[in-house]
Amino acid sequence: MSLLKVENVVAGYGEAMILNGVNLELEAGEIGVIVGPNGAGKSTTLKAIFGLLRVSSGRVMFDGQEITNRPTDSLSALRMAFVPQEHNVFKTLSVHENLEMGAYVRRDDVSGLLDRVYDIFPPLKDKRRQPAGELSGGQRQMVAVGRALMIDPKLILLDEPTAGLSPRYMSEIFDRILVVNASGVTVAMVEQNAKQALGIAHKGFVLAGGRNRFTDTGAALLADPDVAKSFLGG
Ligand SMILES: Nc1ncnc2c1ncn2[C@@H]1O[C@H](COP(=O)(O)OP(=O)(O)OP(=O)(O)O)[C@@H](O)[C@H]1O
Repeated sequence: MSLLKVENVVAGYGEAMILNGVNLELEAGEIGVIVGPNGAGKSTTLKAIFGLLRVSSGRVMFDGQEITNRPTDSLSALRMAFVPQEHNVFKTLSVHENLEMGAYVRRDDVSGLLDRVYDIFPPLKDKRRQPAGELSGGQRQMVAVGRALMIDPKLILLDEPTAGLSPRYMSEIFDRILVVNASGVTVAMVEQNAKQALGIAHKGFVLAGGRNRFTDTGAALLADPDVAKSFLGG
């Protein structure tokens, strides 16, 4: 049984439909990457899954139940986490306080989860007393992902985690995402850095015009000349 299944989702802002029948499917333990041109509906797809946008038809299944148009806080309780592209840390709070805030839906002891986050992102341990706003862009992204891990998610949705980062930090974030995945978290990620992202993807979804254009393994999409020509810069 798949962990996440998006079936023919149609959704948009007001009257304007942006998604015109999007399909995604991920098994537990996989990394799925959504790529495509600007305005294809990649971020909108994550928002539709996470209840931030009304789905007008189609459905979203997660971990054996239908979650279409469920409120976001109920999805956290089902262990789905979302890291938006921007404004994803509290800049004036320390790294440690940011991580503690991430656990707001949990009432039990979160020290094990904190240890796991510091193991995955060692630079955060050194900087845990520092305000998140003073960190580099790459380290701020680590805080944002770390904060999402504090609900112990089965699935984490990442919206362009490497946006605006230097190549060095980009590679580091992709490496860390592999470690997050290896710790048992399924990942669904939108990326502009399509080649690198498909390079770590079990499954890739190329969207254009709010529809799936190509769906395959990351490796197969990278090797497909039609995908390369139209969507990966040749
Ligand atoms: N809050 C909003 N209100 C109205 N339209 C929006 C809103 N957010 C996005 N859109 C529109 O929805 C379309 C798809 O946006 P989306 O952010 O999903 O694209 P994307 O594939 O993630 O591309 P990008 O890389 O440019 O973010 C765009 O035409 C965008 O202008």
